[in-house]
Amino acid sequence: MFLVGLSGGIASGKSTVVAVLRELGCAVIDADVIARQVVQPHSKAHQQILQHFGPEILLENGEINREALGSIIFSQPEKRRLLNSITHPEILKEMLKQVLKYFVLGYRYVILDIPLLFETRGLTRFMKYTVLVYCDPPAQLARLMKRSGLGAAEAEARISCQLPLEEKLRWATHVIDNSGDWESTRRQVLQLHTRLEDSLHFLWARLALGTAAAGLGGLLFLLIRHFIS
Ligand SMILES: CC(C)(COP(=O)(O)OP(=O)(O)OC[C@H]1O[C@@H](n2cnc3c(N)ncnc32)[C@H](O)[C@@H]1O)[C@@H](O)C(=O)NCCC(=O)NCCS
Ligand SMILES: Nc1ncnc2c1ncn2[C@@H]1O[C@H](COP(=O)(O)OP(=O)(O)OP(=O)(O)O)[C@@H](O)[C@H]1O
Repeated sequence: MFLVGLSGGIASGKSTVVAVLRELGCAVIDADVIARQVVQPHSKAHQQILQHFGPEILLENGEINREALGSIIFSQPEKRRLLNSITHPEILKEMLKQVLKYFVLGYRYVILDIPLLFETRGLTRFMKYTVLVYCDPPAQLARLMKRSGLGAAEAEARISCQLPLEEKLRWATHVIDNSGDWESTRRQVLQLHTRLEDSLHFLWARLALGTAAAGLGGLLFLLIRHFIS
């Protein structure tokens, strides 16, 4: 089994790409979804957030007020680091559990959608491939403002909390350019899927070749021993 890391920038189109991959039957683990699960009331992360950010960070029903927490952490780097240090270990643990689940279910590869994959460089070494969902900066800004109802200044501030997409381009093994229309993105995702499936066949072919070579070597060894003795 191998892991594929999928990342991008805020509003660059990761969920859009993941929706197509899921449609094609791929196993995908979404770190943003897990980030929401691990801060549910009574969880360890929820208690720590309450302790460090105060009761004003909660909604009336006891859940985290994500909008309020977002306003704080996207404008204060030290608070962002604090939130990351609370949530990231919990997110990683849950991701690992889900990888094991997919392994047991027999999936040959799992796609991990991790927004901060390239910022957390240590993680990339566990990935056979890394896919960057790229989007040109003006389109990214416009889509973020529209999707999240933010003004230009606030949207730019959120984008600058992450490594620039241009830099992430240097690290990715595969790139999907989502600057254009949905159809163009869909075509690229289909190509990526074909490549992942092909690489699976390649792995099987290598395994079969390796087994055959070992068998032949053994036979040769027995023959030589037979003629020498
Ligand atoms: C700040 C929070 C409450 C905002 O919640 P909200 O529902 O508005 O946004 P959502 O979770 O859908 O995130 C949207 C995008 O914001 C960006 N983002 C989220 N957290 C961070 C962060 N700590 N640093 C930089 N970018 C981030 C990512 O691109 C993400 O895809 C939430 O994002 C959060 O708890 N973040 C900390 C956990 C984290 O790092 N999540 C990212 C996945 S590892
Ligand atoms: N090719 C496209 N053309 C037009 N709009 C798009 C395109 N791709 C995505 N969008 C829109 O841009 C917004 C961001 O896309 P999406 O949610 O897929 O990004 P994301 O990377 O998952 O975002 P985040 O990390 O912030 O959650 C959404 O409102 C989506 O509908």
